Amino acid sequence: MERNLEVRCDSLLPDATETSITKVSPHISAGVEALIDLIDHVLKARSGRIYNCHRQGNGLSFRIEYGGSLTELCYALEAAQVQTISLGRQLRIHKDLGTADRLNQLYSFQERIDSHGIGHARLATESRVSPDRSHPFWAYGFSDVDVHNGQLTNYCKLRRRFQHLGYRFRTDNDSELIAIYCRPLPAEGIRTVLRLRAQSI
Ligand SMILES: NC(=O)CC[C@H](N)C(=O)O
Repeated sequence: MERNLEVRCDSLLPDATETSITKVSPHISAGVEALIDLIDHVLKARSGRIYNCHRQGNGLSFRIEYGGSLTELCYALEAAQVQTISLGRQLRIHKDLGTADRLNQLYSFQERIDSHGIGHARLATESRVSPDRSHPFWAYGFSDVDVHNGQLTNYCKLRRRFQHLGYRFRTDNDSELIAIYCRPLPAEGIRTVLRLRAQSI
């Protein structure tokens, strides 16, 4: 099954803020190659493969063939210090820091031929400003993502409860909890979110 995979790996791909993406330094090329090899290795071990790949801002964007568990693939990448930004058939997520103009330069959004695009600028309340703490959030392997305005005041309590149930959190941002919370109850959709809202007040 064909899927899109967007990843970041800060140890192999340094932030493009300092180095113009037009003049690719040998360091960045080596990082790109190493990251492609790593993902190729992880996929092949699970009967998957890479169709194509290109640099997208501070990350890499892949078209892959993979029919296994999405959660399992994300965990395997995480173990190799690779952060999965999105993995799916239609949705692509990009997370980064900067103004709309700078991100457009980095990711060439204007050149995209997609049906819809949504941008979100975060005003941080709960955790520090970094690409991985940007919205939207999603739980590995689940098909919906969440964007949230507000503050979950009982975040720590709910987070501990979910961790006891075996769920893994990737950040310390309260909004990630919504993605994890909705995950086991996809059919309930909005009702689940309303219940969460009621509990947070
Ligand atoms: N501005 C907001 O609504 C913040 C949302 C969320 N608490 C965050 O810190 O990302």
